[in-house]
Amino acid sequence: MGRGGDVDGAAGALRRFVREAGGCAVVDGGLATELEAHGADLHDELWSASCLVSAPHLIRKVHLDYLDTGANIITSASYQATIQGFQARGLSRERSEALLRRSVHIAQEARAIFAEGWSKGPYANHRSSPRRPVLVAASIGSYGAYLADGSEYTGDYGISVTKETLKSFHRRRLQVLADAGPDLIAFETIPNKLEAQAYAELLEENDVRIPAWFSFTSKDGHSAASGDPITECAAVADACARVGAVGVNCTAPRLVHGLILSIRKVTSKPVVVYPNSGETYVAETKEWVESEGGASETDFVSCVGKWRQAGAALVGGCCRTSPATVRAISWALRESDDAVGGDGDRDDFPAVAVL
Ligand code: MET
Ligand SMILES: [Zn+2]
Repeated sequence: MGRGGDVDGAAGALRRFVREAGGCAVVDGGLATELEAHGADLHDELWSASCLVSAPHLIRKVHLDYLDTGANIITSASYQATIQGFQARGLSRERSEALLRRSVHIAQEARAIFAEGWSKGPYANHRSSPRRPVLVAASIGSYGAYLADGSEYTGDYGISVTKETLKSFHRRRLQVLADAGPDLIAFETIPNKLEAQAYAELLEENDVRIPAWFSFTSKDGHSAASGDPITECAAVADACARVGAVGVNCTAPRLVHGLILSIRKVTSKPVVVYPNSGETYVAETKEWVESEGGASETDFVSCVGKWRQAGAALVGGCCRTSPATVRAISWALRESDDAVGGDGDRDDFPAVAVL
């Protein structure tokens, strides 16, 4: 995996990684949520990306907290970091691109610190932790995330936004992040098929050789947020050899099981799921509010075994989840693997190259 990897083998590379991780890989939890929990004020159009300027040490700490609690994949703080967004704040193009690169380097630094055993969290002394494979994913939030109007949860970009608009918006950002040397590119919170098509074309045109995943948002369990059937969205990911995994994030936990089953109808690529807490985001106030019938974090973790059995290969959390959620997911996966006679105890897994 990583730079220069075999393009046709993106799904194969992810599958191998999942195997090395013990049959199901643990994705980290909400980054922005945890930055806020440490006192960062994210009531800002740049959201978590504002910390790249003001508090890189905090980002590194949050990555370490997720590594300490069992994450195999940590996601960079670039979700809402865009050249256009930084420039609107008066930053130069060079500085904006340096901040994008910094997001990946902070995550890589955290991984190196974790590997050296500097981190003294609850997982640090676990005998499997030095051998735990860890990948750094560069996050690319959707166009809606840049708009900061909540449209990543509606998919409604208006008729003036075409595939070409989306491609030119994301092109340079994707290249800068890919050149920073992450192991994966995580296209997150994709609300419609159009943006998935734009990403797939960009990966080809820019000859990006780092495996990607496409992760959609859904509000109804059948479609992406825009109403495009999730099967059609996942089929776009399936058709792109550079995409190694496909799934959903920042979606209510109660919808995830059905979405996994639908996605698996159209692809045999690994399925990634990292739902939010089930609360709803209100763009006007930039706050999360309780949804009717929303699941609590406890319910969420109790679903992990079911998601695994439905075919999820990478499981984590998104907004309003924490290192405690990731620790619980990690243990729940271990138990469910034992229960279904999966790949067994992670402690028995061979050493891998990443750490
Ligand atoms: N990786 C991003 C984060 O956790 C995803 C946000 S979804 C709105 O901050
Ligand atoms: Zn989220």
